[in-house]
Amino acid sequence: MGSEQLNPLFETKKAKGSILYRIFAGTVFLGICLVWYYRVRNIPSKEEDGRWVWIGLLGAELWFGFYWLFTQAPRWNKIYRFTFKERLFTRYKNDLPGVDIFVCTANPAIEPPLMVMNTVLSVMAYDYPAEKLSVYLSDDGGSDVTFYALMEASRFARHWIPYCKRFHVEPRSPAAYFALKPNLDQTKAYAAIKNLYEDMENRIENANNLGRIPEEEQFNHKGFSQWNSYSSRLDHGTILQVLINGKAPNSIDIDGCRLPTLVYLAREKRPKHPHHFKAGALNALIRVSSKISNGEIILTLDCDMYSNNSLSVMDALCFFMDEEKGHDIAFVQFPQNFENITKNDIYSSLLRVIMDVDFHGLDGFGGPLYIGTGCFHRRDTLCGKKFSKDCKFEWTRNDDYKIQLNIEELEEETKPLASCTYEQNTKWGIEMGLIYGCPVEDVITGLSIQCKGWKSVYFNPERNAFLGIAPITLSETLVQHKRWAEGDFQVLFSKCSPAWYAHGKISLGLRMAYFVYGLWPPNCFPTLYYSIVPSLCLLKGISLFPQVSSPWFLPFAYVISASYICSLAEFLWCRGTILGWLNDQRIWLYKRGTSYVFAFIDTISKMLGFTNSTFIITAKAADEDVLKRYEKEIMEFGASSPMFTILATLAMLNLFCFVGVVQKVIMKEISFRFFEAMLSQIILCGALVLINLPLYQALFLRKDKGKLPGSVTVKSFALALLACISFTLLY
Ligand SMILES: O=c1ccn([C@@H]2O[C@H](COP(=O)(O)OP(=O)(O)O[C@H]3O[C@H](CO)[C@@H](O)[C@H](O)[C@H]3O)[C@@H](O)[C@H]2O)c(=O)[nH]1
Ligand SMILES: [Mn+2]
Repeated sequence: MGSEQLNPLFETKKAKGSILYRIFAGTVFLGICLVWYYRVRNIPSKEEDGRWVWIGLLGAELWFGFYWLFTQAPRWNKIYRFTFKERLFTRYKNDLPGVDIFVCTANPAIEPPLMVMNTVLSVMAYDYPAEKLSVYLSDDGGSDVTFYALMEASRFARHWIPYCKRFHVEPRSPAAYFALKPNLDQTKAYAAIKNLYEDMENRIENANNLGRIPEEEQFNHKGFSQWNSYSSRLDHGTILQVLINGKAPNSIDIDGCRLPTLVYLAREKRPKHPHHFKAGALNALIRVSSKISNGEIILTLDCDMYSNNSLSVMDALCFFMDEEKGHDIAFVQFPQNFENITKNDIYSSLLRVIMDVDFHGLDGFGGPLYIGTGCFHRRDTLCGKKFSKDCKFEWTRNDDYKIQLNIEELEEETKPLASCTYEQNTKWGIEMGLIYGCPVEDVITGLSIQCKGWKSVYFNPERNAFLGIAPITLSETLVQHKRWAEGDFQVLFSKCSPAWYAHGKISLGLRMAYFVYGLWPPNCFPTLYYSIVPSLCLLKGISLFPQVSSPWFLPFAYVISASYICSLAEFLWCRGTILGWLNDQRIWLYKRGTSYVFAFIDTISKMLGFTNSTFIITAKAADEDVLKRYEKEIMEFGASSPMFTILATLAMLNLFCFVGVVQKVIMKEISFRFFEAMLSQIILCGALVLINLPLYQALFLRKDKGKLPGSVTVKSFALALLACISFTLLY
C-alpha cells in the first residue's frame, strides 16, 4: 500500500470545447426568441385567413423552444470517467467485496433459454474471485425448460470457465465467442469446448422446441419436483434451487478451481397478487440473495445482455472503492449496446446521442439515470439507505454463518422471502428496493436513490461492457418506446417528481434532464401539428412563415439549420453515419406520431383509473425472413396496426399536399410571389415526403411479407384524402 493509497482509483475529465458550444447555444436561443417575437407580433387579425392556425403554430414553437432549453442541460457540463484497475487489484486483492449478479428473464418463447444461458455463462466467467461471485437467474416465466437449461449451463460452466481463463477468452458468452471464429479455432482445446457447447445447445433447443424435459433428467434432479404443484406461469409456489453452492468444497471446475454460486429462482405468483413485473422480480432476488451470498455489490442485467468484457466488475469497483470519492456513489451505469445493430441502425436503437452525449452531461450534474441493465449498485442504497456524510462502507463483512447451513435447509429457510405475500405491509416497492407502479421501474428507482443524497456514475469504456439484442421490427421499436415514454412521463407526476420533490435534492441540471425524457409524450402534439397543418395550408395558399426576402426569414432559417447541423455533427461525432442520422430523424418522427401519442393517452387513462400498467416484453428472437430484411436494412411493417395507420396517413397527407403544389408549379398556376411566400412550407412538406420514402415503398412497391398490408394502404389513402378535402372546403 504505502504511497499507492494516495492514487485515486478513477479520474474524471471535463469535455473540451464546452465554451464554444455555450456561445453557439446562446446564438440559437437568440434566434428562437426572434421567432417567438415574430409569431406574436404578426398574429393575423380576426378578419384575416389563418388566425387560429397561426396561434397553433405559436403554441408549437413556444413548446419546441422551451423543450430545446431543457435539452441544453445535458450538453452543458459533460464529463468522462477513467478507471485504474491495476491499482484496485494491487490494493484490494484479498479484500474484494462480494458481487451478486441478477439476470431477469420472463418468457422462454420470446427470450430463448439458450440466449439466457449465454448471458449467465458470460457473467459466471468474469475475472473475479469465484468465491465472491454469485449469479442469480430470476425466471418470471416459471419455466422448467429454463430451469433445465440452467442446469445444463451449470455443467458446461465447469469446462467453460477454466477455458476462458486459460485462453483469456473475450467475450465470454460462448455463442458470441464461437461466432467470432477466434485464432484458436484450430486447436484441440477449441474443438473440444465447441463440441461440448454444441451438445448443450442441442439439448436445450430440443427441450425448448418440445416444451418438455428429457425424462431421465427429471428423475436425476430433485429440482424438477418443485414443478409438481405448478399450475401455470401466473400461479405457482416459489421455486428456488441452488445449482452451484460456491461455498461447498466439491463445487469446482475441471481444473479444480472454485466455481461461482449459481441460483435459480421463480418467485411465487398467484393470480390475486400483483407481481409488479421486473421490479417485483428484482426485489425478490434482493431478499433471497441476502440469505445466500449477500454480496455488497449487485449487478442487474436483462437476460439478453451478455458481458462483453471480463473486467467490468473491476471497473465498477474502482468507483465504489475509491477512498476519496467513492463514498457517495450509489450506482455505476454502463451504456446499453447491442450486438445486432446494422451499419445505419434503421430503428435507431443505439440512441447514440443519448448514450454518448446526454449521459455524460448528466454525469456532470450528479449522475445518469438508472436504465435497468448493465448497472452496478451498492446493496444498501438499492435497499433504500439514505446518504449521510459519515456513511462508511465496510468491505469485509463476516458472513461465515451461511456456510454452516446445509443447502437444503438454506433453500427452505429462504423460500418465504420470495412469496407473494411477503411484501404486504412492508416498505418494499415504496421505499425499499425497486419502486413499483411505473413502467420504467429503473428510472424512478434511480431518481429516488439520487434524491436520498447519492450520486451515480456513467462509465462508457472503449470496449463495450455489455451487448444485448435490439428490436428488429418497427412495431417492436414503437411499442418499446411507448413503454419508456409512458414511464418517463409518469415519473414527472410520481412521488419523487423532478418537478417538485427533487427540488433541493438533486441539481437543477439533472432535474432538467429528467424533463427531457419525461416530456417525450406531450412532444407528440406540437410535432403532429407541425407535420400536418403547414402542409394542409399549402393547399389553400395560407402562408405561415416569413417570405424568403424578408429579414424575419433569417431567424427561422438560422434556428432550423443550426439545430439540424449541430444534431448531424453530434451524431457523426458519436460514430454514426449520415444515413444513420436520417434513420434517426425518421424514427423520432414516427415515435412522436405513435408511441408518444399512445403513451400520453394511456397515462391519462391510468391516472383516471381506467387502465393498469402492463409490461410488454420485447422479443429477442425472430423469423429467418424478418431477420434477413433487417440485415438488409429494410423497414419491417408486416401486420396492420393502428400505429401504422397513423404513420401511413401522415405520409399520404404530405404526399398529397406536395404533389398538389408541384402540379400547380408545373402548370404555372402560381405566381413567383406566391412561391416565395410558400417556400418554407414547400420545403417542410418536401422534407416530410423525403423522410417517408421507405414508407411509400412499403405501401405501394414492396411485395415481401414486411410491406404494409393493403388494408392500411386503403385506410390511410381514404383518411388523408378526407383530411385534405375537408380542410380545403371548411377552412
Ligand atoms: O414481468 C417481467 C417483465 C420483464 N422482465 C425482464 O425485464 C427485462 C427487460 O425487458 P425487455 O422486454 O427486454 O424490455 P426493454 O425495453 O428492452 O428493457 C429496458 O427497459 C426496461 C424498463 O422499461 C428495463 O427494465 C430494462 O432493464 C431495459 O433494458 C428482460 O430481461 C425481461 O425478462 C421480467 O423479469 N419480468
Ligand atoms: Mn431488452
